[in-house]
Amino acid sequence: MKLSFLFFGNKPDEKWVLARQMGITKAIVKLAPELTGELPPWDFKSLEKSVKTYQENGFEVIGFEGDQFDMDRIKLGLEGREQDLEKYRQMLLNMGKLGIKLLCYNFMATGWFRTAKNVQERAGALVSGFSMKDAEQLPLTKYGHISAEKIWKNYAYFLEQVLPAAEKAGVKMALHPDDPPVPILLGIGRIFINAEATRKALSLVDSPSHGVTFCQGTYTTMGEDVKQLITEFGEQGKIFFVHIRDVEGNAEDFRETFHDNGPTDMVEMFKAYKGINFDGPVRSDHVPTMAGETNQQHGYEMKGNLFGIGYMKGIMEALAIKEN
Ligand SMILES: O=C(O)C(=O)C[C@H](O)[C@H](O)CO
Repeated sequence: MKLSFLFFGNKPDEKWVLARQMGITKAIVKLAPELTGELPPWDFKSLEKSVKTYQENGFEVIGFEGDQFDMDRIKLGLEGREQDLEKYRQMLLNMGKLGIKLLCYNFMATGWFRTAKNVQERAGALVSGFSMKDAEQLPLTKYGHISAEKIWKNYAYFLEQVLPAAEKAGVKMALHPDDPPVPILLGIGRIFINAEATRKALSLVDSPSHGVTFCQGTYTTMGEDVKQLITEFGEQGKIFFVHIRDVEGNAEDFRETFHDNGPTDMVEMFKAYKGINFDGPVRSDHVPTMAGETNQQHGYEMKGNLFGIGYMKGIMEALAIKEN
């Protein structure tokens, strides 16, 4: 397994130092313009500059995660999507040129979404939560109602348009499921809400560049048999990236937990990754905000990561899972 860390933007800060101090050298990055103040990575120079900054600070950029520029027109099938798809293909080719082989993407029009950001976990640590009842009280987005059928069509078109470029660039595109996995949110259909939908996505195109981000927490929220899915997708060689976190509850009503304080038997999950000889990147996903932290970037404060990553490293060592 490759232990990695998700960085937002391209400016070195304390998180970069702490990641290195934990022994992490593989960076997954989000380089959207609102984070960097620069052009998105469809611009080669801008990407090259960011990669160099990471190198100078001891990191190899091995992947991207999240929307690197506004993806609404692509996801919602709006006027202008052809220009955006062209930029997306350019971004893939740039990644290939710089040896960045992983792209964790999602097809959530409303992004990963929570109705609460300060739910109490152990000893007052703060986690995020979701309640469908609360979400139903919220206004629609400016796009109004859009059906899940329409999103499926847009997704199929997206794959057809970008996968050839991903193959050419040698980039693995790893689909992140919808978090929360509910069929509709703020009036817009959500499609990757259970394992069946992931199977359908995988069946749309047969390509070595088409696979999944196995976001354990989201599959747990779905109520799926997570261990069985690791084996099923893993044996097909379709797990390109793994996210580790845990949740209490179900898709309509849940809250996050510390890595060691949820219903999942993490040791069993790591045994399953070992069983499929998973040697790709893994990262600690959302973590609780701990004492002394601001909760400004909920899920991504640092003390919870120090705990979560240490916890993951301990399991890996106990199971003799090699870091590569
Ligand atoms: O919602 C989840 O489970 C995620 O891991 C989503 C990530 O937080 C998102 O990609 C970060 O930009």
